[in-house]
Amino acid sequence: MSTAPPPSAPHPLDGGLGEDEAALRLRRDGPNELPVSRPRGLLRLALAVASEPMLLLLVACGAIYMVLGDAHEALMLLGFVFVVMGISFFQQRRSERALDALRDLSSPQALVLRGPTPRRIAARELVVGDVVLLAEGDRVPADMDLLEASNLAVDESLLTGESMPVAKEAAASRQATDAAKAFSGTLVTSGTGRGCVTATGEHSALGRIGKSLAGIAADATPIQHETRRVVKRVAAVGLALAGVLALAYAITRGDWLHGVLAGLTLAMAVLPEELPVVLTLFLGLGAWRLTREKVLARSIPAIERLGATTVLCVDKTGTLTANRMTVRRVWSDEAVYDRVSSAGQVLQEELHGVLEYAVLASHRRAFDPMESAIAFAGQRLLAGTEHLHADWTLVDDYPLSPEMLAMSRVWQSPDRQERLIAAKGAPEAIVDLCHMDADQAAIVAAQVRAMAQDGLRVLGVAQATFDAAALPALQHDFEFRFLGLVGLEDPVRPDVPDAIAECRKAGIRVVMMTGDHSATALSVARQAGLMTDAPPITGVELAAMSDEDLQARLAGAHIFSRVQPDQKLRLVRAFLAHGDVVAMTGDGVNDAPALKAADIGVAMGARGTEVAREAAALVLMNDDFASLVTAVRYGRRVFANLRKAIVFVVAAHVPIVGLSIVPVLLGWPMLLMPVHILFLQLIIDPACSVVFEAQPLEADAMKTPPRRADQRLFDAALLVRGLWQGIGLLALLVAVYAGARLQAAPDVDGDDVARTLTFMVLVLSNLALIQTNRSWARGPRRRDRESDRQFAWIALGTIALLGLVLAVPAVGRLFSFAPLSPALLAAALGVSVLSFSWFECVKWILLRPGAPGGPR
Ligand SMILES: Nc1ncnc2c1ncn2[C@@H]1O[C@H](COP(=O)(O)OP(=O)(O)OP(=O)(O)O)[C@@H](O)[C@H]1O
Ligand SMILES: [Cu+]
Repeated sequence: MSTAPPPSAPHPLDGGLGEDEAALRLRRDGPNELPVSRPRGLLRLALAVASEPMLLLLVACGAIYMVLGDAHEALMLLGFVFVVMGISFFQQRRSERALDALRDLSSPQALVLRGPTPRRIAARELVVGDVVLLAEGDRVPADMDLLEASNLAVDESLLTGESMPVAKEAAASRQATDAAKAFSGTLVTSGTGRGCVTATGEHSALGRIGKSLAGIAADATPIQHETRRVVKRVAAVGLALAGVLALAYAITRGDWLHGVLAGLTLAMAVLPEELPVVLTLFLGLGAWRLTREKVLARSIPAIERLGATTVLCVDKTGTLTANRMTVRRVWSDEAVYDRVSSAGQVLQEELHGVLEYAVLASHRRAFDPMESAIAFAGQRLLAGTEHLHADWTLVDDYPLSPEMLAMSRVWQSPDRQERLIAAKGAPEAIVDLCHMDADQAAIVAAQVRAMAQDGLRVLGVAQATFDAAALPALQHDFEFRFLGLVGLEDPVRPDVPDAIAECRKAGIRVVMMTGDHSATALSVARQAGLMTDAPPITGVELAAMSDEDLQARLAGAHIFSRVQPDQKLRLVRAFLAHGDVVAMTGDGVNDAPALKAADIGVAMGARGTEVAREAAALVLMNDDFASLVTAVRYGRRVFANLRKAIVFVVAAHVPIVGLSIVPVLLGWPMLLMPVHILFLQLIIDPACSVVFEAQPLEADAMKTPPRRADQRLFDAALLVRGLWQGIGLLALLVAVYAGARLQAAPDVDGDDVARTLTFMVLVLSNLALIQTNRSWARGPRRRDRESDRQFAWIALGTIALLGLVLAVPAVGRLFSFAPLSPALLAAALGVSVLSFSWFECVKWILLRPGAPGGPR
């Protein structure tokens, strides 16, 4: 493939390509993406399947049957090999599909001009010649020549290794230098720009060096590590037991082949085959369920940590509030205008200048809702006056920075010599720029407090003129004159108070971290239902605190105001050091480090920057705080259901392991053969875990505090619960087997009848075991359509399979079964009901307050 760039397009100055032309080019040049290497071929899958221990055990058993001359059994086991492979394949495909879907949802976007208004499209659809808008926090989606750049700086470390942002400017001529180009994959750290795409996909600078951006991580989660450890240990113990059993059999009965077979059967019974499967399935399906709630999980480990969240750090604008700003009040020391109380009146003459300069200090094509609101108010309240200046040209601008919360724009009017500078920003910053005396500053501060207490976000507005040719480097070097204040209203989202109340009941602390003024923060906090007993801690106070002081203040603090992004990082670290599990929302470029540091970084899908989304583990696709609480609920549910499934797995294994050992010890004929264990282990049990996955959260689960961060998935409580249920069932089954053998006529197939009866009870009890463990709560189980239906299907399927084995003699022979009389069938049913009562008893006993293995 040639690396020469495709024929370059003329640079359209605006408008960009038409849709038809773009579609044509997309077909010609291919999508704007790098080929991903996915070594997931059949070979790999086959290898993965072939190395599964269950398969090896199967093959070994098959070989022994061959040697024994039982071709039927050998063939049947071979059949099961395909079942195992089929299940593996199906599982892998299912989880990969889920991951692919998540990848698609989190793929990068680009703001492109194809027609009069910018449109957001998937970056993979970009073509050469497209005109793309860039803003702070974007990943540059393709190589492009810059047509326009304003304070644009780009982090090119991905390409060059150089971590300092590089300043960019618009191309002066067609021969663009690197300073007038933006490269695919680099990061816009500040400013805005407009570029014309020159190369996409493999032709881009990024494509040529063959790097690709990290996608969704499918890393193993801590729980998966824990599970692997447990499975390994159990398998080791199982193998040792199997060896001992084989030896015992061989020595006591002098039959080596059957001894090894008994050992292998036990190994199969012990192997917790379904655990890893259950885990992958639960986490993967958990992520999938979350997407239906408009929450995208970019990292699977986040799903399991969500339920343990103890502290939720939220920003204010757009998370707690709707980010729908309107100008509510305009103030100068001569007049006040209030949108509500002055409704219907015209804006007083004294306030015209304030609004005029607020508009001049905003971008013409505003991205920021605050600036849109100011522009809108200007259009409405200044219409027909001489204060709107469509004919002025922008000379330069000074952006907002963490050190100076104000921005200025420098304008040239066609009929004036000197340039006019408009500034707006945090009132403190504007007062500072205006070099006010103390009395004046106090008057302004009092007014700011009054407006902020009404929940308004307050901006100061100032004006300056400038004659000299060269503009100064700092905003401070202008002679600013204070004009007045603008108060913006941003309503609290209607569902936020309920969501926060739910967090409180669930023992989760909600902490607000905002760049806004303390009084505004406090007022919004009150409306949202946050704890407001302690005064906010400001960024300035924070900077003066040592880490120890901070730890001491942390417990009582719920609002942090005027904090800078790096202070958010410090706060997150402080909570983590305190032992909290921290979820944090953020949307700006500067939030990325804190989002990464938090246990669960949360970005907004629509409002957040690309960078924030990349750094986050969760993306709220509808920007809705309430769905974050939903996500926490799902996190708790996944963990709770995993524990239920594990208890079931433990309880289901005890009887099959026991029934593999007991007959050998007592000198009885072997009860369970490999085929019986496979029937349970490979078909019934995995299907059953699907039911647990779909269980709804217990009614009171969001009214109890989060689980401890260090709580293990497998703990003594689970073991106790599972063992009690399992041992009871085992005792019952041994009694059934012994009784049936005693009862049966000592002739031909008395053993087979006993085996049939015992197996039937075992299978039915497995169903009872599920029904019991579906809910561990006091009182009747919550009805839930989805899991009820699934349980019904699986119970029907199981009973049908059982019926097949019992009723069709050819199949029955493979299981060494004999037909059961109606009386015995009824007896089997009766005993199964008995085992169900036992499971329920265990559940009630464990519900006692303080009992080990209680619901949590
Ligand atoms: N476009 C702007 N023009 C002027 N001043 C601004 C602008 N954007 C922000 N500011 C000032 O900077 C302050 C901090 O803004 P910033 O956007 O950093 O807050 P934030 O941390 O995102 O707040 P929140 O927690 O409410 O989302 C604002 O209170 C405001 O005074
Ligand atoms: Cu006027």
